[in-house]
Amino acid sequence: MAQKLSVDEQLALIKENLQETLNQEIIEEVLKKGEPLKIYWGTATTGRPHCGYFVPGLKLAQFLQAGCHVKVLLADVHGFLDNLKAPIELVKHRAEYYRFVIIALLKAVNVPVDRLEFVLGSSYQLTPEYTMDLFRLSTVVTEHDAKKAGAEVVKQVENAFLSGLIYPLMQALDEEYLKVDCQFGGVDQRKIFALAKEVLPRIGFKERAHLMNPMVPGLQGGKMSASDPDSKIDLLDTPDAVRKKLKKAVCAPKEVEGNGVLSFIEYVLLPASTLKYGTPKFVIPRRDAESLEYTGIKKMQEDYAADILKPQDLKPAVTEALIALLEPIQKDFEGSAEWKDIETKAYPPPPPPPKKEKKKKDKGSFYPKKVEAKPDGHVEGPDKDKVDVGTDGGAEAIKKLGLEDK
Ligand SMILES: N[C@@H](Cc1ccc(O)cc1)C(=O)O
Repeated sequence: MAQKLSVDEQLALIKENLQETLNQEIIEEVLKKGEPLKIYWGTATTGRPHCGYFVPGLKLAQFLQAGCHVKVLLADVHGFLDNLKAPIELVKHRAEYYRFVIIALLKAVNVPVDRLEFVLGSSYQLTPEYTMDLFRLSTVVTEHDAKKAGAEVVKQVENAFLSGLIYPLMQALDEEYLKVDCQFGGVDQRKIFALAKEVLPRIGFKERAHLMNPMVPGLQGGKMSASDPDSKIDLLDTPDAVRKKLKKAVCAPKEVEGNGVLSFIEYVLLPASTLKYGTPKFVIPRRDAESLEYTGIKKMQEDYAADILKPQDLKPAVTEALIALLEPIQKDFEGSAEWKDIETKAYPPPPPPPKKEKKKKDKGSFYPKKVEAKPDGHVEGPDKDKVDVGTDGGAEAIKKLGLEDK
């Protein structure tokens, strides 16, 4: 950092674009002491990280800029608990893949990644101490509360598995084990954050602050889902694939609310521009008029609502900005044999579908195939009354039965 920021400046950076903060006084206390705020963000390592990851990524960048000490928890055990039946080895490979992706993604927006600390969940969550603390926590949290806490995060199935109840308890305990002042996540984590705040003191640990970013609509409209390849843009998607997917993006004229394309500018492209050039700036070339230049989302939303800024100009501008954002990530991937190797281990291609045995066509023969005539011509089996006459039209059988015309 070139010059030390004031407490207010730090707080403003930390809270920019966030929806909600719990226990802000904890944050202020630390900052006032002139200490770096210790903060972590956890991600369960399951599906491939997609462009939606730029949103928390940009927040991590701002935390670093505000002088925070930032940890990223690659929550492989949580991935295991929530991905019923995925083997832990696979989930660990995915954690390794996530590490490559997150580093490349942050580098792409000029974040000093050497100041980030990555922690693998299984590196401490399987120790006897952690296990005993988890057991202790399980004696002070009811099934009802654990279930409620995970409702928006843990896969909801009828007849819930115990893993879904353990998950929020572990996420609460992580705050203690990662020795942080604050946990950051999407507002979908709110119920787990509230549980952590309430139950950690019950086993003698202190409560933390919580920072939440809003759920940003996906670029293609609707919720981004890591398991549906068409619902999100993969960080390794080629420019052509990005163009194709963005063409399909929902971007209704004049509609600002829930517009994923505008949200991407607000939560990713503008903060990224601030990080890179010191000021937020986004230029939109237009087909039939002069380019529009914006330095903030407000004016952009107003122009969009007034149909001054139109989808047919907005979409291509965002598409090209996104392709440019992805380029350095993809270059890093191309240049790293290690990353490529871990990608195949983390997301092995699905086995080819079993070959269907070609059914032999039944030519509709009158005579059943499996029934054979005995030497005397009589037939045993399900179809006793039929005689296999072979291919000679029955001559052989007739002969055997002594029925030939004399
Ligand atoms: N619940 C987070 C992952 C997570 C796991 C453990 C934590 O300690 C923190 C976060 C998610 O939905 O991805």
